[in-house]
Amino acid sequence: MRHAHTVAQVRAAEEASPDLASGVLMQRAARGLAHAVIDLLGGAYGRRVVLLVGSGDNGGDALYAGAYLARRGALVDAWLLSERAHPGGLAALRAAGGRTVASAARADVVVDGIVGIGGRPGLRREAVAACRALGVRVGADEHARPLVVSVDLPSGLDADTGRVEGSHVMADLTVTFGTEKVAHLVDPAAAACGTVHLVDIGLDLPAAAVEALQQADVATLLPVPEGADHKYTRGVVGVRAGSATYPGAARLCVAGAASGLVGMVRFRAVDGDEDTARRVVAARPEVVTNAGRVQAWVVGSGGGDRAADALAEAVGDGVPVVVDADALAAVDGPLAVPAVLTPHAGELAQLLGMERAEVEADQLSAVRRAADRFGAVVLLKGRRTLVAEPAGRVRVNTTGTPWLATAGAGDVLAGLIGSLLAAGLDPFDAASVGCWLHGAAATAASAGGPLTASAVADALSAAVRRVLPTP
Ligand SMILES: NC(=O)C1=CN([C@@H]2O[C@H](COP(=O)(O)OP(=O)(O)OC[C@H]3O[C@@H](n4cnc5c(N)ncnc54)[C@H](OP(=O)(O)O)[C@@H]3O)[C@@H](O)[C@H]2O)[C@@H](O)CC1
Ligand SMILES: [K+]
Repeated sequence: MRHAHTVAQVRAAEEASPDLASGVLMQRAARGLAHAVIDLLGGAYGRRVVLLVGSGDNGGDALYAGAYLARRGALVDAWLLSERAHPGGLAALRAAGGRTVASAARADVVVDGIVGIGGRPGLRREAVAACRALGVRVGADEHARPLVVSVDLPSGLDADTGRVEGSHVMADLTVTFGTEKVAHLVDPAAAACGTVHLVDIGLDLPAAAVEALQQADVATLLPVPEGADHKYTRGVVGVRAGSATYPGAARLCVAGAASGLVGMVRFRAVDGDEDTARRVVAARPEVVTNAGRVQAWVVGSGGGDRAADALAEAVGDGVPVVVDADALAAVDGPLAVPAVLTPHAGELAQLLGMERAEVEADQLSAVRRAADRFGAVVLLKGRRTLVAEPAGRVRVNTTGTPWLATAGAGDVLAGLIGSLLAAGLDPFDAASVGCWLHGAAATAASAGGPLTASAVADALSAAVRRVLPTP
């Protein structure tokens, strides 16, 4: 599991550490930072390193790391952006042969120690000027020249929210300490961090504010059949998706549900269209279309306003429900059953009565607000899909590829989450495991190239297999 803590949690853990006062925490941080820079550059000797140094301990980390690199033969210049700079770090850099400069033009790597978790969002004028002089990106529209390594987090980001306010550094690599921060996992801030490398400095931390499942976590959570299981004990998922107008949505949602994680899939079109059902069975003969018990429903796209009736019928069965696409418009308050709502930013904006741009700018608070208001697990789709539950836990999904932004991918995801619910996972686990597997399947199927929703569905079983221990 990856964990992200808030600044207040990190500060409390630092205060409680016996190694804070002696400066040992900072030495661990600086050494980890220096090693990450050496790994990135493939060595230290002869490399040109420019440190951008602000007034706090973030700059101190950069200066101590610079001293370490200088001792290994790097040419290290520190550009001090404030009249104050960490005195111990500065002395160490000078003793190691590093210099202070008031301008710089060329670097193999720029180490961004302008500001860390003690900063306010945005960059000051002199920091922007220094970044521009070195070719460091401070927005999305410029081309970086040197590699940029940010200390703890790209300067100018807000550590705790995932929001972006004002200018900020765009990093290739972010080296953080003790634990990740919310900005490392949650978009749009996470998109500015590049690769995130965590250095353990020995902090004792409480439960995380935000977490991200890793393969080992998914392996533990996956429902695996045992000897005495039969198709009914493994769970039956019911799919209400597609219609005479949108038969494709039915096929894709069923394909997501029928990845082999449940014993059976029952299907009915949102509008009850028999022809859609015949086509689904023609494509997947294992799907049944007669009425019967299910352990979870998926009510999804197709059918427009008929989706409201389909949702009411599903809720009437008293089993957990995945509410996707057209069915989301029928949700105006908490449902009578455990539910997973799967909106994209536009749909979440409608659910909350906000603008889409507001949701995209502050994804974490929007998804938390929706989970609280609807008393349900809410999954906000995006590059970094967020899953929130009413009690406050949040997971971020880190699998997937930009090629996954394709029509029908959401239908596959809804079906997959429904199958995990029917197999017995609770809504929070079903939603977060579902989007992890969906992203992993997409990455494998894409192999760096174009992708269709059908290809994602076809790759699901193999994605599940890769997670399971080898028999
Ligand atoms: N404690 C420990 O043991 C460890 C700490 N660690 C490290 O310490 C870092 C936190 O250090 P910190 O608390 O000194 O805050 P930090 O982020 O360096 O700067 C705050 C100062 O910057 C200024 N400033 C504010 N906003 C600004 C802006 N937008 N743009 C520019 N400047 C701005 C403002 O000062 P001002 O200039 O306004 O007087 C403020 O006082 C943390 O991220 C990690 O790297 C690691 O070594 C692990 C062990
Ligand atoms: K920084």
